[in-house]
Amino acid sequence: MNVVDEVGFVNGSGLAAVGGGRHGRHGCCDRPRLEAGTKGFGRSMTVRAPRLGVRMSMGDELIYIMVNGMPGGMALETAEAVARRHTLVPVGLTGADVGVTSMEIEGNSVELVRPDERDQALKEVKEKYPGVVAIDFTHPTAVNGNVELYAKYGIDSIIGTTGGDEEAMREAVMRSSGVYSVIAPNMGKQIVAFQAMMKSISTEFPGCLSGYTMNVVESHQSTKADTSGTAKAVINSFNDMGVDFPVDHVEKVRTEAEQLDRMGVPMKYLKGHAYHTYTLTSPDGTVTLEFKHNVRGRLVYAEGTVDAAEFLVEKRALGGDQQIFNMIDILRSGKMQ
Ligand SMILES: NC(=O)C1=CN([C@@H]2O[C@H](COP(=O)(O)OP(=O)(O)OC[C@H]3O[C@@H](n4cnc5c(N)ncnc54)[C@H](OP(=O)(O)O)[C@@H]3O)[C@@H](O)[C@H]2O)C=CC1
Ligand SMILES: O=C(O)C1=N[C@H](C(=O)O)C[C@H](O)C1
Repeated sequence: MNVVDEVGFVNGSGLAAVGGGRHGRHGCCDRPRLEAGTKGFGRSMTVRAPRLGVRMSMGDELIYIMVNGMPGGMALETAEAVARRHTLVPVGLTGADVGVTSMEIEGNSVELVRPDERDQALKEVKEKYPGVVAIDFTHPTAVNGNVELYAKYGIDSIIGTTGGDEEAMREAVMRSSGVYSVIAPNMGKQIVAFQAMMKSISTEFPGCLSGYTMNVVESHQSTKADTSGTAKAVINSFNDMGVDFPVDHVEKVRTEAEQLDRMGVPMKYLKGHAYHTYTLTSPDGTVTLEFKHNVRGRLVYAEGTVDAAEFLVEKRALGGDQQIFNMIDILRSGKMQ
């Protein structure tokens, strides 16, 4: 269902991307242009005011969701999931060097806003889309600044971007009372369950792997800037079980040849995969434990992210004191599909 069309936002604005393409590491083409008579968001695009009370809601009703980080892989996949399930806000934050000005998502046009205009754009999004939830799949260098602005304008957020300063994000959210956020390195239900399992073992049996050595190998698309945030979270649990493993000992596989030949990643998923193997060995070498979680593509994270947005809207409506959640909270709530 094209929910944006149904409400009339995009059609109402008359926004239509024409031509264009990507440049830089996203591939190169002409910049898209807006059709004559349309105006850009954050400058003077006309976006019809939402019908208050119609879309902002809990349960089965639709939520306004802004997706930031397009044309990156995670933001694109998530925007598609949002368009299938809720109302995609026709504006999203992008990087400074991105060569497109808008994206078509399931028939909806989304205007991309660069960092120098993000402050004004977020202010306007908050005014025009009450109850909006922002989803962030951007870059480790961008996410903390974005979180500061979400908090400044009272925008609730789902932060999937890894590699930022999580403590600073938490502080930014906590400074604004009444602002809620989910911050988590992994939104995939089954991977979150694995994380929860490891955390729970570490709590119930602290020191159970005392003296064991560990080897961690993770493979992601070559553009990934940081070490897997999921691996870092799982390693914390192993360390609580008595393993002494510094996060900077994680082996990162980022070259496609090695991903194909050594890791067994199918060609189709070289641009989007997350393979993790943790191997633990007893002090005398007689016992080996191996844990593996391999994800191809990004659908599982995108759907989990939308589950998180629904969870957050419910929490906000209840108005509780807890402002920051992780995906284990959402898994526990039963809200993950
Ligand atoms: N929590 C989870 O479940 C998951 C988290 N992730 C995390 O999400 C993040 C994004 O992943 P992925 O999509 O693969 O990465 P990509 O590099 O494909 O996409 C990131 C996008 O963000 C853009 N960007 C850069 N700076 C800004 C900015 N200031 N504001 C808005 N956008 C910006 C980039 O533009 P440009 O290319 O020009 O730099 C790019 O288009 C990573 O941190 C990754 O680890 C990924 C998968 C699952
Ligand atoms: O960049 C990715 O792709 C992923 N990032 C997250 C992480 O760093 O843990 C989640 C998953 O590994 C995919």
